[in-house]
Amino acid sequence: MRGGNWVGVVGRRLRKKTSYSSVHSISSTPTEYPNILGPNLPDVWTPTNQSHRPQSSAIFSNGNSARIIDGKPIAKDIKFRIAGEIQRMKAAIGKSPGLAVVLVGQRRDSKTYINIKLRACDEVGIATMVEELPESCTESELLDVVSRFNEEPSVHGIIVQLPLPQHLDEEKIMTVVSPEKDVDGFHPLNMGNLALRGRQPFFIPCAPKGCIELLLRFGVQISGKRSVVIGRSKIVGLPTALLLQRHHATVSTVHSFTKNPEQITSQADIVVSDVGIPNLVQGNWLKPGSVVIDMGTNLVKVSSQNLTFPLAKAGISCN
Ligand SMILES: NC(=O)C1=CN([C@@H]2O[C@H](COP(=O)(O)OP(=O)(O)OC[C@H]3O[C@@H](n4cnc5c(N)ncnc54)[C@H](OP(=O)(O)O)[C@@H]3O)[C@@H](O)[C@H]2O)C=CC1
Ligand SMILES: Nc1nc(=O)c2c([nH]1)NC[C@@H]1CN(c3ccc(C(=O)N[C@@H](CCC(=O)O)C(=O)O)cc3)C=[N+]21
Repeated sequence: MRGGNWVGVVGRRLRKKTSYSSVHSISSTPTEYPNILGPNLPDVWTPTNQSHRPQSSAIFSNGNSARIIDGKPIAKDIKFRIAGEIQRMKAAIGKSPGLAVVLVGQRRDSKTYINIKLRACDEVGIATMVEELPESCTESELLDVVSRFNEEPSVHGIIVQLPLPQHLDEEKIMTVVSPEKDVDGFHPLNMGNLALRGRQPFFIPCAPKGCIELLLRFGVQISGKRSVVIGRSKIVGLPTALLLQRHHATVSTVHSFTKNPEQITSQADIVVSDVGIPNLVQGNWLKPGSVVIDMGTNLVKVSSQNLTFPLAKAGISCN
């Protein structure tokens, strides 16, 4: 079982068992949804139709309740829309997008993440290629591969899988990926443009973009709300905070040097946990009615019937 990407609206005690609609269909009119956040990032957002928000409820052992958004139907809908756009592109100009992934070394987790991306590309019709380099490769060998993909017209997006081995300068390599092909959004030009009002990055890091998309589709008002992002990495924490700010939230960032994080999070309307520590955020860190998104995943060992097996567990405990 895998956890993470958990979203909930934390409520007070459950009065009686309540059922929430979980109706969602990929055949519903796509134009009813806000645009998938891209370069056309809206500065002002209009709530979507309530009936399209897939929800279920959870009751915790202490009697607290939360409404839970299942992101999977939303992901399905987004893939459905992208597949349709790619089909139209093929029909109109005879071309389809291509993604190149560069993997240095043999990390099992990196291979798993890459396989998830390749499978998603297959599903929607994006061509993929993977360039594998040995752990011992030199910086100039890696830069050559990236430069070749920068020049290759059939490659429209480049991912250099992180983390890289220690002897390679990650920041330098990020700046060599062409900003127009930087689908991770890690190039300083893209990250900088995300941070600057009125500017538009070519790409926004995907997990933060997905987080905002979930909030928008769930009808959560962001503008003017107090939000706390736990974590500040370039992959998730920092771009999430920047995106929330672009949507006019008042944003605080909690990191490993933050004192009294529970006090800060307990004032927030929206809490996004971008840290891979299980159960870091406890129920008493959250104000009733707050919206919580957990993007963290981590492998933990769980004993059950004398078996121990790895489980990806979310970083938020509501007990
Ligand atoms: N759902 C998705 O699509 C994605 C999920 N993830 C997941 O998100 C999690 C974080 O990943 P990533 O950002 O790459 O990890 P990093 O290790 O790069 O960053 C972790 C962040 O958490 C902060 N942090 C660490 N300990 C604490 C603490 N006790 N209290 C508050 N803040 C703390 C760190 O602070 P400091 O800066 O001070 O060190 C840092 O900013 C992981 O579980 C990862 O698997 C990542 C990418 C995509
Ligand atoms: N260049 C680069 N870009 C990255 O975006 C990048 C990276 N390097 N290195 C590693 C981190 C980590 N990361 C995660 C992605 C998904 C989940 C995740 O939780 N995915 C869900 C959904 C999986 C699915 O869609 O099937 C799950 O596993 O349940 C976690 C972590 C990305 N990273």
